[in-house]
Amino acid sequence: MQNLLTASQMREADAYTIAHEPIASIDLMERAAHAFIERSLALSLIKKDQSILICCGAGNNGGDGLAIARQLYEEGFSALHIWIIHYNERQSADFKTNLARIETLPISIQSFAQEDELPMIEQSLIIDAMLGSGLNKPLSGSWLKVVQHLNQAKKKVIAVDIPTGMPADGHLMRSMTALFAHEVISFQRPKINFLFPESAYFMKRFHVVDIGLNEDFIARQASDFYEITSNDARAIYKERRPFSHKGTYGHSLLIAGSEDTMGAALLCAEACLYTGSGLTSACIPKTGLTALNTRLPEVMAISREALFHQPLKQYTAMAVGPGLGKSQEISELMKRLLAKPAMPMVIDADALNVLAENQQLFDRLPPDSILTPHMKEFDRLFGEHSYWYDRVVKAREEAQQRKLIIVLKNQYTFIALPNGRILVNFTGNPAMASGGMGDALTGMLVALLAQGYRAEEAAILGCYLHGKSGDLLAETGMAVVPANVLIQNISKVMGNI
Ligand SMILES: NC(=O)C1=CN([C@@H]2O[C@H](COP(=O)(O)OP(=O)(O)OC[C@H]3O[C@@H](n4cnc5c(N)ncnc54)[C@H](O)[C@@H]3O)[C@@H](O)[C@H]2O)[C@@H](O)CC1
Ligand SMILES: Nc1ncnc2c1ncn2[C@@H]1O[C@H](COP(=O)(O)OP(=O)(O)O)[C@@H](O)[C@H]1O
Ligand SMILES: [K+]
Repeated sequence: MQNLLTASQMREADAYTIAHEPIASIDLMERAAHAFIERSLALSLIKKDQSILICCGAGNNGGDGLAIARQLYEEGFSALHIWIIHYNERQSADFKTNLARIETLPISIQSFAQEDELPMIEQSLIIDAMLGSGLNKPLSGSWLKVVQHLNQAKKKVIAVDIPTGMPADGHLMRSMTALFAHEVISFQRPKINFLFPESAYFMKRFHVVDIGLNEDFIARQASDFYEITSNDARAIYKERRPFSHKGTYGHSLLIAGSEDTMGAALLCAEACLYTGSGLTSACIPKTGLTALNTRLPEVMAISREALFHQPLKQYTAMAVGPGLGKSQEISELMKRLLAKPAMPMVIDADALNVLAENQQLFDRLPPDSILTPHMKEFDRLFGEHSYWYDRVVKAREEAQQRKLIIVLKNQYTFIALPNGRILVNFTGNPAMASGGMGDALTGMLVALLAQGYRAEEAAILGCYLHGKSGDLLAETGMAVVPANVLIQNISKVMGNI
């Protein structure tokens, strides 16, 4: 697990590294510039014969820009042009050093003061090194104008560390102006704001490069956000054991589907199967029986009427919600289920809506139950939110107070834990943005609970595997990954973990 830092913590990490390691601040900047170029080349974002405009401020982000320009020149890039935006009086020491280093080279440099008119942009690519994580207020005045001028040029932009004008943490508002970056190469850790959907107003993609800041110091910083890594998933995952049998891996009960949305129950059950539940039973409407038996012969069916006429304790874990629909009958069913719940639970979709309308049921959820709302379901449960940042903070509060695990789904899914931590899942991609994906996730989570993973482990591993399965399929060239295709891939992803 890697903690994510705020901009001010990152500055402290920078200062600590310089104070405690044999590296000077100017050399750290040199390393950052090198890492920026190395990654840009590896991703084919820049080419030697390309005309490149490097826009620099006069702080350390600008210093990075100058170091990048000089190193590109040394690499044989010949069509480089530099703008120095001199709107702020202060120049950082490392900016000054880099300016002195580049002034002797045959690279054209233009400086702009507040009142200077900005020329047309002829270059095909802009490297944005004007303002970085030092931003302390929204852009205004001349800064706003330069960014608008660059945006209007509609050139491809690669931002150094963060797009100029975009705050690294805190509220992201559409009304803020920043230089829109197609790619961002960020240092050491992603900025927290990259993870919220509102970041799409300011940037398309980000990449993170290691610049060798002191990781021990970073690890000691208190953080609200932790990135789930492949190592975390690997550490949690347990291989199937010798002599194990279906009884070893638990019995999942799914309560899902309605006449019109039986597909949700099928996807959930299929994902449960492929994630390794020893036995899977689906409580579905009678109308869905033929579909279930035809498509998933491994899964057992129970009618809604029979559910409470049998001992629920034969099941190890339960998922309720996918495709249930909204009706009085479903509300009643939820109330009965939660009368004396005795097993780990995943609550999704329509079951979340029942909770939203019957908030007293929250108190009956067993501790560590996993709730898997998407944004709209979340707001129905806990109130409207205008900003994702606030929504995530609310998820943390609710998870802590109610001792639940809240899996707030999105491109970066936020897993809020009862201990107040927010874990962020980085796997997954837009090819997965289609109906049924959440049903698949629910099936995966209940399967992991049934196999004896603790709820926190199930949430981490389930989200990781779900996204990873989608990522590997997207990497094969699939522009769209339907849920049922993703599901078929899960067991392979687990096998290769
Ligand atoms: N670990 C790190 O933190 C490292 C940081 N480096 C670079 O340093 C950058 C941060 O540098 P700085 O702290 O010098 O800050 P910036 O270069 O981002 O900003 C410089 C100046 O802009 C001013 N400013 C902030 N918001 C403004 C606004 N809205 N309008 C007008 N002026 C505004 C600030 O007062 C500051 O003087 C990072 O983004 C990164 O590029 C790298 O050199 C290497 C290591
Ligand atoms: N752009 C994306 N990147 C990564 N994951 C995505 C993306 N779009 C959707 N997903 C994942 O797909 C699932 C969608 O869940 P949900 O909206 O409940 O779907 P449904 O109700 O159709 O089953 C979530 O787990 C989400 O993280
Ligand atoms: K920048």
